[in-house]
Amino acid sequence: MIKIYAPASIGNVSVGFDVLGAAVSPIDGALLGDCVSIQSADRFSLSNKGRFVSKLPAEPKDNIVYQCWELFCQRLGRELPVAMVLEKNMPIGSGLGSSACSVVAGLMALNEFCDRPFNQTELLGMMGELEGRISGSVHYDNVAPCYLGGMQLMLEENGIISQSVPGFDNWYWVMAYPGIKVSTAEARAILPAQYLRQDCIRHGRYLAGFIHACHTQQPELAVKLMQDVIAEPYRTRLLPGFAEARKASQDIGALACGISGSGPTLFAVSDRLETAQRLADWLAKHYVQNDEGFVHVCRLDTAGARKLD
Ligand SMILES: Nc1ncnc2c1ncn2[C@@H]1O[C@H](COP(=O)(O)OP(=O)(O)OP(=O)(O)O)[C@@H](O)[C@H]1O
Ligand SMILES: N[C@@H](CCO)C(=O)O
Repeated sequence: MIKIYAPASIGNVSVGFDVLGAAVSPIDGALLGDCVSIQSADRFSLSNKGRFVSKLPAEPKDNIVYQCWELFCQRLGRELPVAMVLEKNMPIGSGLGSSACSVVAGLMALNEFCDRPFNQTELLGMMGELEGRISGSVHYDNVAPCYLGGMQLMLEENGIISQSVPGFDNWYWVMAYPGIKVSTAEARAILPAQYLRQDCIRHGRYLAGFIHACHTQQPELAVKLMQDVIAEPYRTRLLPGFAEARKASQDIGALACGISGSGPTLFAVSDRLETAQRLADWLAKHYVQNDEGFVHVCRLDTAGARKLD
């Protein structure tokens, strides 16, 4: 049997709408992500378990892991008789790249099971296609970091989908999921169709500057540039308590704070464990709304999706 774990990810990282993403893992060793196991069988089956199993679509064929199997078989040119099990540990509509976790774990499990008939780029292309079915348009900023690890910049040119960007090794990423759902498709639909020229210029400066700051390892510059003029100003109204939590995070000493993906998860960055812990405590008390919510102090997950023993 092969079992694949695929980690949570932060789409956009504030500054790179649809083109920048980061994989994260809790520092306490908890597995914040989905797992898919696969073994040979007489015929195809998919079963589901895990904390958020009840939130999966009622129709089995609507489960994105079923669609992973279907697409993989289509591309392979034959039907694979395998038994797959999805461990749905990630809340759906959380901003933590929940569907990406399932897609990445599902496709990687299939590819490993078949001794890797598809290379990394081909597999990532399939991951983007499936993610696009869910949110309405192809964007790789969750699947790429989830699959490849670290911080990933989408290039989509010259046969390259994504390349990694160096992060800051001493940064903690505090992830606070309030326990409510925000649909990615809806959070995309409320964005303007057109932007002012001044916002386009600021967006270009922030993203280019942030990538430059990462490559030249200038953390103070990087945090100043982690600003979102594309989505956050419009999405804040979908996120109860976000503005207050952002302000409190800044007061506590966060270097940066933003919406993870399309929300409602909030991320806050600190280079000190003690501050990260204080941020986590405040967010657990004030941003989390119910028993399904949680807060984790994380680091960048540089390994990405991987086999578990
Ligand atoms: N295995 C799966 N995991 C997650 N969502 C799934 C899965 N299979 C099907 N879906 C459907 O995909 C949609 C996912 O919604 P959405 O993109 O808003 O969530 P998400 O992937 O958690 O978002 P985000 O990327 O912000 O974390 C839901 O309609 C859900 O029912
Ligand atoms: N870039 C996507 C990420 C969704 O998780 C968005 O913000 O809509």
